[in-house]
Amino acid sequence: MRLVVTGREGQVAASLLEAGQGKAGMEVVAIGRPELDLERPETIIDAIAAEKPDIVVSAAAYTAVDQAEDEPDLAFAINATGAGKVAEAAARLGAPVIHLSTDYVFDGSASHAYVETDATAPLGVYGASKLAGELAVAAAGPRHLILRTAWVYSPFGRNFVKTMLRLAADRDEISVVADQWGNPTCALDMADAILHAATVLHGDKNAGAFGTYHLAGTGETNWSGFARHILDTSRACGGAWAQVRDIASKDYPTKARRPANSRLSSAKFADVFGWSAPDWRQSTEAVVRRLQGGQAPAG
Ligand SMILES: NC(=O)C1=CN([C@@H]2O[C@H](COP(=O)(O)OP(=O)(O)OC[C@H]3O[C@@H](n4cnc5c(N)ncnc54)[C@H](OP(=O)(O)O)[C@@H]3O)[C@@H](O)[C@H]2O)C=CC1
Ligand SMILES: Cc1cn([C@H]2C[C@H](O)[C@@H](COP(=O)(O)OP(=O)(O)O[C@H]3O[C@@H](C)C(=O)[C@@H](O)[C@H]3O)O2)c(=O)[nH]c1=O
Ligand SMILES: [Mg+2]
Repeated sequence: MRLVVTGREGQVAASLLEAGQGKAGMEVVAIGRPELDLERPETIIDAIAAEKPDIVVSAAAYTAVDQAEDEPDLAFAINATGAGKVAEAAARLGAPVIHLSTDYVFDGSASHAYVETDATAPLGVYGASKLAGELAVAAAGPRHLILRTAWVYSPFGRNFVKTMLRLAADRDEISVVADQWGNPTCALDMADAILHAATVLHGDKNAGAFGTYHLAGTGETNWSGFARHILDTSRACGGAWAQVRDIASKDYPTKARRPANSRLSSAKFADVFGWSAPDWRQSTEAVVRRLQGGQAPAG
């Protein structure tokens, strides 16, 4: 099966390229700028058709949450119009599309872990543009899987794990918000889930499985708890460490508001696809160790 993923160096694309290498019968190809430029919709159909996908994974996106507040037109062009065109390209080629979306489509006011039928109400431009992207993907054809994930980290690209390790290298203390709750998700686990889902969907063996799903790391924490686990693991491997100080969101002003609770229930995906993510702590430890050159934690 030939899987074509958008975005070459993105966390999920890079993870899919790596995961695909070890899988017999699975070929993963990544496409990106300049051939495929989501800002230039006229590039999209040809760039995807040229790669002859059996399945398309739509992972490229505008992901700068604060910057999006200043560039709403660009965020919508990429995350809504561009995503819709990617799905249209897949539909024209008769290939299903697996499109990635975000927990930031929710406002965080619920007291439970969000399920797929909960009402969306994004707090910022990024979340609104991703929600518009979901609608555009769904409008392009029925053979889509929309996977809402959250708090993605990996050895690749930019992410919170790398930021904490970098800050710890030259600070004794890092202040981190403790009043936003969610599910840290390893992009390598997402890649595993996506390859699994692609196999389940291939050849329309399970056409009833198309639709929208939440898919995130197992277990929940807040950003401060996530930071503490990253740095404690780092210290155990002989790497940098800093004290993490709990603060409130109001003491960490940002352009975009973030949801206080964007925990996702991944139960529907587990039921339908028979796959669930490892505990976030376990995957975090693996990524921190890998970023530090693979040392085992000091005993
Ligand atoms: N990161 C996170 O915490 C979360 C991400 N998601 C969603 O998951 C998906 C994957 O995220 P992640 O891998 O972290 O993303 P990254 O930010 O790591 O990568 C985004 C990718 O999109 C590409 N891209 C950006 N603009 C364009 C464009 N105009 N044309 C073509 N490619 C473009 C980038 O290309 P280049 O390398 O050239 O810059 C990059 O490869 C996204 O849809 C995101 O919204 C959902 C929840 C959490
Ligand atoms: C660097 C830093 C961040 N923070 C806060 C800011 C924010 O509330 C939280 C996380 O910071 P980030 O900038 O990594 O978060 P953010 O960019 O909001 O991450 C989001 O990205 C998009 C793409 C998604 O789809 C979401 O699921 C989510 O992962 O931690 C601190 O409190 N202290 C710090 O030193
Ligand atoms: Mg960020």
